Amino acid sequence: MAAPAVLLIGGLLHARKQWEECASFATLKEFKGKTREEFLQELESGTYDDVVALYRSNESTSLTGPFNAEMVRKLPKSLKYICHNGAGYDNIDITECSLRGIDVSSTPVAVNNATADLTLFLLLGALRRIHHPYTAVRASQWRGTGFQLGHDPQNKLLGILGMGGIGREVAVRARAFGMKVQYYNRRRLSPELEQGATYVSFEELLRTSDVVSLNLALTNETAGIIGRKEFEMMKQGVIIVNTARGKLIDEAALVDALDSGKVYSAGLDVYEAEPKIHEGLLNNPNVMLLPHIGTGTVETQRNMEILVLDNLKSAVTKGILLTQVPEQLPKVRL
Ligand SMILES: O=CC(=O)O
Repeated sequence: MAAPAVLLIGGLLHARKQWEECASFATLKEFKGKTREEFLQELESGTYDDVVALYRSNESTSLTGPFNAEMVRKLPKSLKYICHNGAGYDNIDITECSLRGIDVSSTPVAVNNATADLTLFLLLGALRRIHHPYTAVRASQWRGTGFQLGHDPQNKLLGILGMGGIGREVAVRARAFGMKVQYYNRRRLSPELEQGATYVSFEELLRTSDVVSLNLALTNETAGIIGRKEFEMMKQGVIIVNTARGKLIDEAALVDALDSGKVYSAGLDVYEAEPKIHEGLLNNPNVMLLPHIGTGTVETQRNMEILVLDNLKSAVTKGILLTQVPEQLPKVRL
């Protein structure tokens, strides 16, 4: 019997050797095109009709577009596994995959440290309103005009929205900076995982936190979770940090809240319509902006690629994904 085929979509920066080693159990195929049209043509031509598992990533969405319902319906009948590189997988229609009998894995855990590090970087930068002096010194203006003192993290109350792996690592780091930590999550965590963080309602978190950090997944339920109503409930001078997904926040509402002074400053790595950024954020010196680089370290990118390939190998050789997305785990399987 011919070996099953596996498909790589988008490049590999660190684990090319491990990908090539997959030839010991599967025929290797690669999509080398640059557009959704080219990918759809390959699907239609039957090139991938023997593919049982594929590797894709958040980055490769720029080549194929999202794996929305339309795309998932066109995937080969042979396909049983999508091994996705990314902690977030909002560009894959999981419901449609489940209906088609396709299991999907993502890369939790591997992303936690780098994303939490960057969250603290933005949190500290926002507390100091660092953008102004940071850009002034580069423009040979030393501190620039109107330099203002920032704020310390010590004794500030950090509210973490979404206490998964990343949220918990943010808590560890925030505590090291003397912050008190409270969180809201769909479910309360066990005391071992809480590590002293206080579980509060969504509303209490909004009303009482000095800093609100978004560390939750983007789903139909969480899209726009922070909008005008939520900003109104927050403390005057609150700080917002988002390293999760831009669509969790109504960006126009954030701009207005910054302009009115309700929000003192924000540290953002993600945006509603990436790579486009709202003018009101781009032009606001109280906002620290980064271009979605939360997992952008050599070590983390390598670990993510290897985890995807470990999933792919386990799926093809044992029929088991190692880090299947929670929506598809037995309790909630559609
Ligand atoms: O945004 C990064 C990821 O989802 O891994």
